[in-house]
Amino acid sequence: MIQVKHIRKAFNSQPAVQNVDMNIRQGSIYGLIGSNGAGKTTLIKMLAGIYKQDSGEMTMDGEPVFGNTALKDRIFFIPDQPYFLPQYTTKQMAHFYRSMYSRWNGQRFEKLKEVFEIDMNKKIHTFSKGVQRQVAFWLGLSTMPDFLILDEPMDGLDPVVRRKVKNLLVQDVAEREMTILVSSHNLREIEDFCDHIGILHKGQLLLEKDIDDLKSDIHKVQLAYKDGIPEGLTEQLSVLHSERRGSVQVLIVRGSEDEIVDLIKKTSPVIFDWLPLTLEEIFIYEMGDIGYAIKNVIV
Ligand SMILES: Nc1ncnc2c1ncn2[C@@H]1O[C@H](COP(=O)(O)OP(=O)(O)OP(=O)(O)O)[C@@H](O)[C@H]1O
Repeated sequence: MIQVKHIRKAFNSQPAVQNVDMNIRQGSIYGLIGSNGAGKTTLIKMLAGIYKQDSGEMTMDGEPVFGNTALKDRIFFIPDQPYFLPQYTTKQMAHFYRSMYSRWNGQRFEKLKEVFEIDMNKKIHTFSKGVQRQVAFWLGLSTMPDFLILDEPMDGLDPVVRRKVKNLLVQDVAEREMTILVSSHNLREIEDFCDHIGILHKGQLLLEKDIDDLKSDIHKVQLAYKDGIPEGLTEQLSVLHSERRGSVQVLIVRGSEDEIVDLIKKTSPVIFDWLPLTLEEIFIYEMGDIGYAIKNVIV
């Protein structure tokens, strides 16, 4: 469990992160979304034990993070630009991590070699950015972390590798309840594998949501009637947004799926379709005015 209470960090008296509270359950994948300069890296570096907060509390399984060597053994951090010792090969880095992390798992390292198909005897700096990032995942997952902290992890990875990496991460979460905090400036990039999303804007957490709750409570339907939409229907439904597309009315509606279906079916529409709703749309409609204001943050 990761708990963050009223965290603040400023640089030259300018707050980069302020009043942030977060609760991340064990075995959860938490996506931290924010535009450039929102404070994601600053927050993440505090969680990785690199920066000390100016005020507030930050704990993992009840233990304070900063300066906690025992806890560091259970955390692996992949920054936006992964760091490797100069001139080192993957094999040499593996030796280095084996001496640093008490839970280093040589068998896992060997197994992941088949997944990544990277020559472990080549110097890492000679690899492309995307391959270097894969090396970071390979090494990181071999340390068997309880907490994996990722800053913009999908940058530079092609779609096939992204899928591969996401599968590996989800597998560790399912099998050993690893907790992941992942930052991105792009909601779409990480929405398919996160279970919670937090939106950071100008150093503050605007909202924190459980994705399943969000998806079960907000829906998109398209309807058409012979003689136009029946009077009173939109008042009975909790409509967040309504738009006409030719003869069809598209509604974004809040509420339980069963109740919405019952209500609409009673009005005998000639067209009634349930449309997929992206997380981006949910955030925009759910948050109303704020949603529109921060549209550029979440697309
Ligand atoms: N070492 C530093 N010294 C001074 N200011 C800093 C430092 N690190 C970050 N900042 C400032 O703190 C604010 C938040 O930056 P941060 O890097 O945490 O944002 P971010 O959300 O990770 O952005 P990006 O998506 O561009 O990486 C910015 O205004 C930035 O200029």
